[in-house]
Amino acid sequence: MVKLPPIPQERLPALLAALPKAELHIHIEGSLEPEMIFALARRNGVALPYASVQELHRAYAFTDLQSFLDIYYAGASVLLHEQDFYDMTRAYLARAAMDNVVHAEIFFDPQTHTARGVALETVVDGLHRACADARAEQGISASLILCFLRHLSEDDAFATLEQAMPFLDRIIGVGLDSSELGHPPEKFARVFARCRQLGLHVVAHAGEEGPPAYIWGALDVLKAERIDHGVQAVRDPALMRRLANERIPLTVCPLSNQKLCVFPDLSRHSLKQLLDAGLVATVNSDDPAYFGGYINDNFSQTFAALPALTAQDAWQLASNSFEASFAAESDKRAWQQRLDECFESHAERG
Ligand code: HPA
Ligand SMILES: [Zn+2]
Repeated sequence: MVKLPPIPQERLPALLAALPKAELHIHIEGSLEPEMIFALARRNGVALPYASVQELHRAYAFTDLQSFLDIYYAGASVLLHEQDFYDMTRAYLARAAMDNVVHAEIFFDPQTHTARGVALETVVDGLHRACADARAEQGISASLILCFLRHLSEDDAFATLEQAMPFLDRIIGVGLDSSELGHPPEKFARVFARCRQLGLHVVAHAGEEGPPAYIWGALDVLKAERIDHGVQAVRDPALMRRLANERIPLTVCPLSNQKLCVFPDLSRHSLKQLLDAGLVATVNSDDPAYFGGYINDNFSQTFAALPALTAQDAWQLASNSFEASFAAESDKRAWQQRLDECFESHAERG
C-alpha cells in the first residue's frame, strides 16, 4: 500500500473535489441536461412528449435500467446536426474540468442516431471537434469509445462497425451498453473479435443488473479489458479473485446504481468491498444529467453514505482511474504525480 500523508477527516470533502481524476464511464448522450434537450428541440424543430423542462425532470423517476433507457433514447432524439453533438460534448467537458477531471473516455451510441437518419460522420465529427477544442482551450484530454447497443442484433453491430471504418483513427475502442438482461456478452462474440483484430480496445457493461456469469462472459468471450459497472461481482468470490489478480478495472457508477435501484440505498453500495478485495475500482457518473450528479457528486455522496471509505480509498480510486485508462504511460505518470501533490497540499495546509 502506498504511504500517504494523513488527511484530517474534515478535509475529505475538499480533497475529493480537488483530486485530479479520470472519468472512464460517461455516456455523452447521458450528459444532455433537460435545458439543453429543450433548447436543441427548439433549434431543430423536434417535438418532445414533455411540455416543459420541469415535466421532463419529473419523468426521471426510474425503477430499473429499462425505465431509464426509454427516456434516455427519447432525450437523444433532439440531436441532429454536427453542432448539436459538438455543443453537448463541450458542455460535458467544461463541467468535467470543473470537477478536476484531467482525462475522459467518452462513450457514444451511434445506433441511436443512425437509426434516425443521422450520418455517423455527423456524430463523430461533432464529438471529435469538441474533444480537440476542449483539449486546446481547457487542457482536458478526451477520447471516444463507440458502444454497440446490445438489445439490437450482432448483424446491426457489424453494420455499425462497417460504417465506422473511415473514422477508426478517432475512436480508441468499443463498448457494449443498453438493456443487459437477456442480452449476454456471447451475443457479440464475433463483432468484438473483429474489433480486437482492428486494434481497438474493448470494454463492456456487465454485472450492472445482470448476473456474475455476464462478467465471466465479458472477460472470457469478449476479452474485455475493463468491466463497466461490474458491481454484481461481489456475489461470486472466484470472480472477485480473478478481477483482483488480473487487475481488470471496474468502472463503478454509484449514483446510477442508486437511481436505477441496483442497490436499495447508497449506504448499501459495494464500493468499499470492491476496494478492500483489491479490485481496480473507479468512480464515474454514467449519465450525469439523468442520475443527479457529475463525477464529484458521485465521490462526495458515496463517501458521505459509506463512512468506512477513507482518504486512502480516495487516493486509490483516483490512482485506479489513471491506471485503468487507455492513455499514454507518460500522461498517466504526470497525472499520478499531480494526484500525489494534491494529497501533500491537503495534508500540509493548516
Ligand atoms: O447504465 C447504463 N447501462 C446500460 N446502458 C446504458 N446506456 C446509458 N447508460 C447505461
Ligand atoms: Zn453505462
